[in-house]
Amino acid sequence: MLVNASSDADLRAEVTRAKRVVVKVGSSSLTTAAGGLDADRVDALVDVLARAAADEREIVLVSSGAIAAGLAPLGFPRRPRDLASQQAAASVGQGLLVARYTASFARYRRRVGQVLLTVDDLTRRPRYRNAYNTLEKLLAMGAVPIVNENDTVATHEIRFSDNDRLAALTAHLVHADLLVLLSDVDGLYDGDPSKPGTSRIPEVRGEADLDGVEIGSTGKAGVGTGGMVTKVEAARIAASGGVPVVLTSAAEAADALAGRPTGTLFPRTGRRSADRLVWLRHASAPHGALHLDAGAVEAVVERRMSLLPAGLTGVTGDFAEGDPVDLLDENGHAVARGLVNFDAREVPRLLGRSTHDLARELGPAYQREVVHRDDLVVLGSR
Ligand SMILES: Nc1ncnc2c1ncn2[C@@H]1O[C@H](COP(=O)(O)OP(=O)(O)O)[C@@H](O)[C@H]1O
Ligand SMILES: N[C@@H](CCC(=O)OP(=O)(O)O)C(=O)O
Repeated sequence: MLVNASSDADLRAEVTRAKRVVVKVGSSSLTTAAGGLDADRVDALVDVLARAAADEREIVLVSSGAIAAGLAPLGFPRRPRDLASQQAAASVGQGLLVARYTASFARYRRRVGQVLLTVDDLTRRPRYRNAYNTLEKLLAMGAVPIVNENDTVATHEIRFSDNDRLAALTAHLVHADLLVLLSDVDGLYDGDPSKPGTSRIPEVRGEADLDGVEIGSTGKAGVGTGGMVTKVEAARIAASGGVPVVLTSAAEAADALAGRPTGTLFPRTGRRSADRLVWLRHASAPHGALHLDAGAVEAVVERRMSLLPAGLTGVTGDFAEGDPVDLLDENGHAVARGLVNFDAREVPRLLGRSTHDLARELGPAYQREVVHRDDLVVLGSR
């Protein structure tokens, strides 16, 4: 991360000015101790968000809680471990969750729109544009998009891993000015906040501010996923892509949106980049790898050129055209990630061949780049 030299007041002013805001709320902030949705907590959050929306702000809500909301109705005493049961709970719970938000926002005469996303929606170019258009349209019509992962079809292999990351990627998708992460704890602490002697960190301007900080990977409520680790990672993703982040509790949402000194502020550390490249870097695990010779590494990394078949020495994994793959140097280190234009089974016949020869032998379709430079991020440039 770059060190940000702005004053505290400047940084908070950026929060206050933010027009388009993505707010993410975790399961632990929406459920009762006994399990199930807590209508009062949903209403309290909606009070804050509806007022912000009335104040000319555009709000996109990324809400967890589908699985938690579906547990009690299906008779699960706790979050089940197996995927099918989680998917069933999410299926029942998502409906209840959105019904609750619909009723709660209706108190302010505001509509909500449910948007369920899968990793593919943020990694495949046409689908990315499609998701963007839908969210833009909802915002233009004054509705509050309520985003969640499409848990009923997500499996361990093809999921965002957590909604904190989904929120960071959504913030990039909609070109947000601010990301607010709401949890059951009022910020990042320098150790387990349930232990005495730990204190809240008001600001994280760079990696040095995280030195020695104990960041837990599980929440105390037992309903959320990822604990603080995923929130700090999401804050990194957003801040490095030019979106400042405030991490605080749902109870302090109003203060956070007003730019008051609450929670932990992660000022933006990078410039806004072409958003598609941000998701490519962070959205998902690569589906395979292409092995490059030294000349191809140089062309891709130093000269930012497209990857051509002539520079390929090998292929691993089972991927389809359009999937994200890693580009490996001769030592097997991933130097770039890109969207590949061929299926894995087609690649062996391309290795080391010139596009000219391939086109002559196999037809003009084989003249295309293996990975186009517009679909490529160099991983060293984080
Ligand atoms: N360094 C830390 N600072 C703050 N909270 C931490 C820290 N390490 C672990 N945690 C735990 O992370 C929890 C939040 O994570 P989680 O339950 O997954 O939230 P959510 O459901 O809101 O996404 C907190 O309740 C806290 O117990
Ligand atoms: N998509 C899941 C939530 C996954 C998740 O990351 O939960 P949380 O840690 O509470 O934000 C659901 O709606 O239950």
